[in-house]
Amino acid sequence: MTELARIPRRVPGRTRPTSYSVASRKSFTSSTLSVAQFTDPATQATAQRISDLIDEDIKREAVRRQSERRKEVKVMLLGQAESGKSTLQKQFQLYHASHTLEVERPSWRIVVYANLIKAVRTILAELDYEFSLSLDEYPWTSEGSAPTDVSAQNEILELRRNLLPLISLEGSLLSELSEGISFVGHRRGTLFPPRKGMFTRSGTRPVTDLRDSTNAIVAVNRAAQVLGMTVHVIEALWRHRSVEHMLRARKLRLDESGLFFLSEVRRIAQPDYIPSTDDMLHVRLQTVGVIEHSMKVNTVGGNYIWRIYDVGGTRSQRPAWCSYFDDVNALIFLAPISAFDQYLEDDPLTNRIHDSVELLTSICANKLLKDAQLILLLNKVDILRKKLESGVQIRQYIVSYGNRPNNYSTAAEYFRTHFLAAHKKKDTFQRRLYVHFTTMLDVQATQIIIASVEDLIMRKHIVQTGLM
Ligand SMILES: Nc1nc2c(ncn2[C@@H]2O[C@H](COP(=O)(O)OP(=O)(O)OP(=O)(O)O)[C@@H](O)[C@H]2O)c(=O)[nH]1
Ligand SMILES: [Mg+2]
Repeated sequence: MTELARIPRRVPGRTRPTSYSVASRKSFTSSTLSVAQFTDPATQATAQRISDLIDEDIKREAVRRQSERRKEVKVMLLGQAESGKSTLQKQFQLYHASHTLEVERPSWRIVVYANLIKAVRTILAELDYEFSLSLDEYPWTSEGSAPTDVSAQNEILELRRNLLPLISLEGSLLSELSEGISFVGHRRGTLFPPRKGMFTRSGTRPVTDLRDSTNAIVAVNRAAQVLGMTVHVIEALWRHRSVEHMLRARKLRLDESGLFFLSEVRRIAQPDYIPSTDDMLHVRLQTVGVIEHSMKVNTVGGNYIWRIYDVGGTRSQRPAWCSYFDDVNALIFLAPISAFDQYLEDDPLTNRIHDSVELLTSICANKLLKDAQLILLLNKVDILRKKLESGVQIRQYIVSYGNRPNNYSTAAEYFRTHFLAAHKKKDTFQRRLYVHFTTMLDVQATQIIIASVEDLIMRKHIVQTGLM
């Protein structure tokens, strides 16, 4: 079975009540139990009573459903893979249900360890490639000669030998994260397939499922132990002149999460390590499927249940999104504008900005979503700033950028205009598109944006439901 085939068409527990639906009532009265078809007055009276009871039930059900809808807000987080949807979901959780994040904290260790080991493995693989280049092939730079001499190679060989016990644990951590089934190796992320209990109303957190798994506990404890023994080796690798050269001169880029965890390895390797909020926001765990997270939101007009849908963003998963488009109040679309020099993992010819624009326009044109509010978050602003400061030229990747200055303010305005223009062209429902620049790892700034976005969504929701 393919991954997509396993994605439920609808969220269990979210289907409309069917016992006395209008559709079933119609068929009931017209064919089975039309009161007029009984000639005996006593039977007719009984049939009339039953029919009246059904009518009352239908009315009650409609009122119940309407008041439920008044108190429910459905929000979808959309965007390409690695745009920051799950990170935003955690920020929502932090804002409204920080106690649940507290409970989850220890469970995130497994992902932190897996991300860290993957970063180490990636560095070693890149060094392999580096050392395999002949002198003619080596990209000589103004930085001077490459430290790929025999002594550097021998030092790396020794570090690698010492790191093997740690690297060999990656498989068992990943297997626990994917429940040992259908794990698909992925270059950039840890793959997380849908599992039982993910689609719950209570907003069950996937990693917390692992709390009671003996195998997961064993794998995490083993990783913690080996990490404690190898932390100095990781640091030596990270500081090694060949690695330093590779990152600087060849501008090799590791995952953002990998870089962060490598720089924090000493803290992470402590025996009593518990992930900090920052760590939980930095982890990379690829979502597969659609995950519903529910939280109570106390806002203008009382208490509401917010149902936030976090989706997997790879191309192959996008067709599954539309099963969830019914009754959506708002869409929060994330576009990582730092990705102007990157291409899709599952389509290496498509620039990631181009993909984001196309995806947004197809969502704007979707009739099922015509009543949904649209919010666009131009995300990963921190990385965009760093890239521009280090001299990466936008026009090399996006020709239409032309000769504009390669600085942050010009680039940010260019991307904003670009997305707004695409929306204006395709949104036949003439909705307003609300735009914010975000760095999803910045808690304080993101919480301010969440408050403003919520206010916007709630105001429209109250107006809409007031008219119902
Ligand atoms: N530096 C930086 N990193 C970010 C930002 N937003 C998200 N990230 C990181 O980017 C990586 C991917 O973020 P996710 O939230 O997992 O992305 P996603 O959209 O859920 O991806 P899929 O589940 O594959 O669709 C994670 O390691 C995040 O910590 C940001 O604004 N700045
Ligand atoms: Mg995700």
